[in-house]
Amino acid sequence: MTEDGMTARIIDGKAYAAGLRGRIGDHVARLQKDHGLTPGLAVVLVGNDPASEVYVRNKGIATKEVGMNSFEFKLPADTSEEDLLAKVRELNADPSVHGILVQFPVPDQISQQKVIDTISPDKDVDGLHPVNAGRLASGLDGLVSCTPLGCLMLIKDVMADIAGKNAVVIGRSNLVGKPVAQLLLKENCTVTIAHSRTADLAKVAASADILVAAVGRAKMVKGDWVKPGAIVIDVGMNRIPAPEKGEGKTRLVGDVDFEAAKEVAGAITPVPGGVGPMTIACLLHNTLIAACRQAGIAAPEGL
Ligand SMILES: Nc1nc2c(c(=O)[nH]1)N[C@@H](CN(C=O)c1ccc(C(=O)N[C@@H](CCC(=O)O)C(=O)O)cc1)CN2
Ligand SMILES: [Mg+2]
Repeated sequence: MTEDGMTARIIDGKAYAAGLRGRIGDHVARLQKDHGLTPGLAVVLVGNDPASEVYVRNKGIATKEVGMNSFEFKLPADTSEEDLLAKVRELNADPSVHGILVQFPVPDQISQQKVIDTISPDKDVDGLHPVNAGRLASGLDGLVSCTPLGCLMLIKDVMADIAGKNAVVIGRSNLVGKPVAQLLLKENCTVTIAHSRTADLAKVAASADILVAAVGRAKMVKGDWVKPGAIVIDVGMNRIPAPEKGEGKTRLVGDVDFEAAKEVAGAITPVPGGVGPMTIACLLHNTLIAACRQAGIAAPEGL
């Protein structure tokens, strides 16, 4: 609850992402004017998963909107691992490509980890390569994965200085949980990483000034798991049946019971419209940073 006893501030990730894309667009225009450099992002989609097709299309549109070059590659669902890795190596060597992203999930015959390992760490705008994970853990400049970076930006928009706060991250994936925890540690939070084997998870969660839920289980975090006034960041994107919308229809919910938690939290992200839109904006952010570094130009800070 906010100080005046009202329900939580609803953190508008869609609006924040739009503002961030605007600032990125300004930097891209300046890069072109001052250095003749146009950042380029290559996105590779294997197969025709409908959700992935939408995300890839949206990435292409957003990339062009900020003035970057977008290179899209659609490979058939039966593409071999070696052929995909060969495509990645070709993009690693292409100087007009500053960022590379292979859309996940990839078909079963392809190892996601091998794909991640093959992308040049300097072009790894998803921030998933072990070198970038290591750089983050070591406090070195690297590329930070997009969803965690988006979470941190939203948290810092609510509270600029979070040093000394108790942060609890529920979930320990390489994609979200671990990098979010590292980012919060870098901001001098006291960080707990909780997970499915954590004893008395509800009590641990209720100790958090900042609670990040990234478990992938619909509405798992209940209202009484939230400390009054806490910042709650919901990374979950779970499709559940929605018979009220018609037979066979679904709706998207997070890992947090939003209706209950918003009565207790100080600020909370909705699903949809919270963390999700930040992912693509942060991808553009990372492509801009990667392009500057590859060209030996000072990368913008604190966008
Ligand atoms: N290589 C990657 N693959 C995937 C990633 C990723 O970051 N890198 N993330 C997801 C998919 N994704 C981007 O690729 C993505 C997912 C969701 C959203 C988003 O804006 N969600 C909306 C709701 C959308 C809906 O209604 O279905 C929201 O939360 O408001 C953006 C990007 C998996 N693959
Ligand atoms: Mg969201």
